[in-house]
Amino acid sequence: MVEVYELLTVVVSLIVVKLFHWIYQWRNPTSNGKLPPGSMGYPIIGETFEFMKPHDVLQFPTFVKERVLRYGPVFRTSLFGAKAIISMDLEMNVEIAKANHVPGVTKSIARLFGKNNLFIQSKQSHKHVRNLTFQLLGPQCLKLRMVEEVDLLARTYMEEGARNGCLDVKETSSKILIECLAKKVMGEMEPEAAKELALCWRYFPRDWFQFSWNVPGAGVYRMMKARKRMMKLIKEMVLKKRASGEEFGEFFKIIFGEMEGGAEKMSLTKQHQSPGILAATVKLISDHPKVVEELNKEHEGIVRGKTEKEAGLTWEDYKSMTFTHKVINESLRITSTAPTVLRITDHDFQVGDYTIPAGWIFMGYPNVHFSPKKYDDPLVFNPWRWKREDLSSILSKTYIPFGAGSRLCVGAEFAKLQMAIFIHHMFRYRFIFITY
Ligand code: HEM
Repeated sequence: MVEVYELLTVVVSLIVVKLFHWIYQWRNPTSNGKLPPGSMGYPIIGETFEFMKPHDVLQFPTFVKERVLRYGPVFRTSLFGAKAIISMDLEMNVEIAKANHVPGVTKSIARLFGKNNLFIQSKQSHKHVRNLTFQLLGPQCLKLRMVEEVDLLARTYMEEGARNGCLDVKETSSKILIECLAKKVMGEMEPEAAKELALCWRYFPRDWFQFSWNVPGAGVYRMMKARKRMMKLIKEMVLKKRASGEEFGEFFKIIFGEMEGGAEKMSLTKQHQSPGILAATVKLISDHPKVVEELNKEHEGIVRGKTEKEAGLTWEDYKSMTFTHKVINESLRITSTAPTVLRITDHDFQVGDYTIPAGWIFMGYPNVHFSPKKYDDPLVFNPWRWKREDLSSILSKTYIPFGAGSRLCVGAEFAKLQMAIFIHHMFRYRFIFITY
């Protein structure tokens, strides 16, 4: 009996020692060089709950601001079970963006977009799929086809909203995005199927970081269900179209055929930022009467310039929206309060004094957007600060809302086009903005 008791004591002591050792290692991670300062928080959950505390969308999270004051512009932490480096340092962000290839998504997000997703896979296939995607979203295609399609969708939804007396900006933007892209791939769709696809889209992540727990009630569980439903819908549409000999969209072959992998590999709709940014832009506009006045002038001018009152927008109209482009640039600058460079470092990476170990998530915030040295009164929404020559750029030394390097957003031009056309149609009506 005494022996059993002694054995039990030894086993429990060993477990306790192992546990303490593990906690010690968790709190004091090592690297082949010097790690940035910071705290890893509690085991597994790290500092996730502090990170997730609500904050003003037009400001960096309080969590980040507090730690920058405590540790400086680069610090380490642990979020959603992953070890992470947070950086407010533009040079470091750009260096990592250029040198590191693997996108910084937690397991849940990687799983959500499918393990075969070509945006997450090898460097070679990623490059290939990026080139193909540019055929769909690059300026040439926007000019030839997308202006007309986005214009028609925005016009239709805006008219519907006007008839109902209200319009949900985020939802409408999601619908336009998904319908437009899905149509390019699938060809004409039944309105019900299009509606259902847009509904599934609502469950997709607003943030890149989530816990990977796929249990009922968790966000990931709802996303996985929506993804399954979406894939089922797409597969059903493919089968139906094949059976009836109906035309697919012009990009069906590119997305499905070339990759010989079927629906699992479709990944164009990885990004989910534009609806939120469009809603924030509408709010910023409506809070600034002088901006409203200037936009009114610009869009009235475009409508007045048309010989036929209901004629659609053209690429030339879009390009002529100088002030609208300034508003969009300024809105993207001021709403960039989430990381825009997200990577998992694929090798130990030396930047300045620090070594970022392989496998850590790197989150680069665009602090430069709020630097008084680069922008006068950076917290003020001032579209007039943009010069005509800045307007077509989606990346510069002081402007990185769409990221940088090998993962620079492929939908940037499309997102800007969608925002401009939405704003144009909004100004055909009188409106008030209500937040709820
Ligand atoms: C205002 C709206 C948008 C913003 C602010 C935005 C921003 C970003 C950012 C910050 C990245 C990551 C870049 C990096 O880590 O260096 C990204 C990547 C990406 N975005 Fe966007 N995005 C927007 C709209 C869109 C749209 C509408 C689409 C698709 C139609 C899209 C498709 C993508 C894709 C596929 C990637 C991954 C590119 C790759 O891994 O090579 N984005 N976006």
